[in-house]
Amino acid sequence: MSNKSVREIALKLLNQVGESGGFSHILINQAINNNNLSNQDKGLLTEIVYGTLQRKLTLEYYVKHFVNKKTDTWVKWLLYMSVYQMAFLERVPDHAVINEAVTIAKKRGHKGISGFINGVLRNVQRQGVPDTSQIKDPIEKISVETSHPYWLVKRWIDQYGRATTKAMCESNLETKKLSVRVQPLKNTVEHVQNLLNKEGIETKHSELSQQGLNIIKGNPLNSKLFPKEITIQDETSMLVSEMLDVEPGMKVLDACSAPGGKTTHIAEKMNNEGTVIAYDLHDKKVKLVKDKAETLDLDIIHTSAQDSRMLNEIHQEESFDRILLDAPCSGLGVLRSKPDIKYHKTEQDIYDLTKIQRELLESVFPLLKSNGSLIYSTCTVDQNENEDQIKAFLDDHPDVQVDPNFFKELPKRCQSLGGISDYGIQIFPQDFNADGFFLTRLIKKSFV
Ligand SMILES: C[S@@+](CC[C@H](N)C(=O)[O-])C[C@H]1O[C@@H](n2cnc3c(N)ncnc32)[C@H](O)[C@@H]1O
Repeated sequence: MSNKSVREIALKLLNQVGESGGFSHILINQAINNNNLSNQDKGLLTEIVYGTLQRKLTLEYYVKHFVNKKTDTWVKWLLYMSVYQMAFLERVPDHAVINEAVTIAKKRGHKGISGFINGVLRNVQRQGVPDTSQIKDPIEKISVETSHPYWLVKRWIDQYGRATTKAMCESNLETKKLSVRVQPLKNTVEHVQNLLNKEGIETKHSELSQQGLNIIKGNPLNSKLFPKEITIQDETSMLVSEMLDVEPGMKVLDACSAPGGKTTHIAEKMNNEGTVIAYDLHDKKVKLVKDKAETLDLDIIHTSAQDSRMLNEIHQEESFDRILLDAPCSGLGVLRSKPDIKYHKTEQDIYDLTKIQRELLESVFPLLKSNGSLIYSTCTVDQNENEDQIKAFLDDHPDVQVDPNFFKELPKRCQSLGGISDYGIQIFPQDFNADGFFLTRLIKKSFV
């Protein structure tokens, strides 16, 4: 298939996800599967769609400089994706981008539209994209240069300062590094590393999980070991189950478990001995956990669809050795792989989520045994959902505290990170070139 068709598919996808707020990674995967693309075309499609979405606000700023009238939505996206290629993809020549944009415009619109596209893109080629160093407001400057909405940049600067925010926004534009988790009951990590190496997949040990391997080269999805012996999981996400400190034979609750990445990690760490009870809201979600457990041959995981805010109706107080509350959150730590989140989340969403997180904490903490511990984690970077959430919970529960051993047991490289506070650790995407995560471990006060 030629690149021209790839760009037409890219435009169709951008028109869909850019406007509707659908899940871009799902639609892109579907497009890749449905269109029988070569590996090269798959790469180009992914690069254009993710790159254009990632840089939407920057591209909007650039295009506004050349266009001062309202255009159809598809024309706007065609300009964004073309300017993206001209400004950010060095290996694609400008003239090829312009010719293809004009051809697509002719097919989709009338002659006037293709002339308009041609004129705008030729101007971009001649003049270059506008200089952002003129922008006076420092919040707007970061917002435009890194394509994060103004409110979010402002919120992050208020919470973490300008330097951390700028680094985080820049880091969110980088390509996500892949990591895999080895099923350790089937193979040692070293053995898997060798096997992957033989398949041309180069890896490096993770600093955050004994079972983790970071991919340096190659695609683990093409490995014979996937999905039964390795699982795709972000490195920082693996740290959560590591820090839960489980042992074989324990009774563990995973209150918000779908799609099951951490549930299965927990069962692996328990040597597949004991009980892991895994809940999520709907049957469809719970099935993902069940399927993952079956794929990895872990039979101590028991799944069921439940609202974990009501678990006191099912379980008695003090029935679990360990509890994982990997709470629903705004997802602002995973913007590299899900760029659409940054354009669609609102401060109201964050406020609503903090209420649900608190209800979940209130519901599950009493189910913890007196000598047990609970991990609260989110894949977001937001103080209200993270540090403030924990502070408020501790303020209202004088018998609960953050486990002081949690900080000592963190991997060495985490211990010097700027995100450590009295309430847990905020890992920023720039810390490990991975997802942003918050985690903390709570215990009952008498059991220090
Ligand atoms: C961050 S995700 C969990 C990811 C999962 N722990 C993993 O590692 O694969 C949060 C999950 O919480 C679930 N959820 C939201 N509200 C819930 C509730 N009241 N009870 C149970 N699960 C809930 C969502 O459906 C979502 O699957």
